[in-house]
Amino acid sequence: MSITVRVPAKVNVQLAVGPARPDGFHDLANVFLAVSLHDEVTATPADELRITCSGPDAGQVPLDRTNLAARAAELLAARHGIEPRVHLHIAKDIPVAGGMAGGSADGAGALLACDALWGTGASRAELLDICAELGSDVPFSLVGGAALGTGRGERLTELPVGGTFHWVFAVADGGLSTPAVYREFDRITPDAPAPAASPALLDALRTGDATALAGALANDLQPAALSLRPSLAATLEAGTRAGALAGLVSGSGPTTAFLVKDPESAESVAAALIASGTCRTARTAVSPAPGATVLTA
Ligand SMILES: C[C@](O)(CO)[C@H](O)COP(=O)(O)OP(=O)(O)OC[C@H]1O[C@@H](n2ccc(N)nc2=O)[C@H](O)[C@@H]1O
Ligand SMILES: Nc1ncnc2c1ncn2[C@@H]1O[C@H](COP(=O)(O)OP(=O)(O)OP(=O)(O)O)[C@@H](O)[C@H]1O
Repeated sequence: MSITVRVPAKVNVQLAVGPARPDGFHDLANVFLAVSLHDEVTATPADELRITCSGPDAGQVPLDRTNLAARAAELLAARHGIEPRVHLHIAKDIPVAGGMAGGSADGAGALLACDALWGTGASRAELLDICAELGSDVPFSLVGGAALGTGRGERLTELPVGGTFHWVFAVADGGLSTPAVYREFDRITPDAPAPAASPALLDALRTGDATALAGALANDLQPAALSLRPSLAATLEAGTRAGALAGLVSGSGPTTAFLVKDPESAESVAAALIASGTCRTARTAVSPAPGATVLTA
């Protein structure tokens, strides 16, 4: 028997970042939105923990115990006093090291798949607790939809979304290291104020108003990502010139996200981005998308 779980990528429609804390993390007001690019994690009984991965970027994914899917299986097994005897296959469609929480998605997916396969019956609270141990973005991969993340982003309050938003994601060549982007933020932002969610942005989400959301998109990590990867400015310009309502760096980058008004605009902006030569490829998606979901039982 196998269990397959489908997990969405995310875009941060607001990422407000405070100063570095004593533990090295940053307090955030992190408004997550799940988007319809997905990884699928399939758990199958095996003699020992094994990870495989397929998809165009599979070569960049670690297959050892550092993979967040492996860590999720180990943490769940340890809590329940069992051995993590499972083969986890990741069908990867989320850009790797792209600021779209691909590794986090696989962690949340593996956790849900192993819980179903092993019948561990972990409560939602226990699953969220393990997710937070795996990484700051992982709880949101489990929950999906839209949510405000506070603390280091792991403490979630679900948010209402009043419509469908259309996106284009420009995938860059190569990744950016999340810790390096936060370090660059610290270097160029010596007096970061305490982070707070924007009421205008939360209103735009609640009413499903794409134009209002476009005006409120904000990512405090964008100057740091641009400083480390100046070529992203040309991608942002190409997307907005092609008719996007607005563009921003997704999380720690280097993927750039463009909010567009409808599916037709998504297709034309994606084509223009590819033609501009300022990105490796462009993908269209909608939001919100559901969180980690078991597909087969
Ligand atoms: C940029 C975002 O993707 C926005 O959602 C997240 O803040 C990053 O979340 P993540 O990849 O799950 O990050 P973690 O695995 O928890 O932490 C990786 C590293 O990112 C930095 N980090 C992460 C989250 C946070 N609130 N402050 C940080 O400074 C730290 O250097 C940390 O060592
Ligand atoms: N299952 C996984 N899939 C992809 N990368 C993984 C995975 N597990 C661990 N990693 C490691 O994590 C690094 C970051 O990959 P990931 O795709 O999660 O980045 P990201 O989307 O920028 O993350 P975030 O948006 O949460 O900061 C990779 O370079 C890789 O070494």
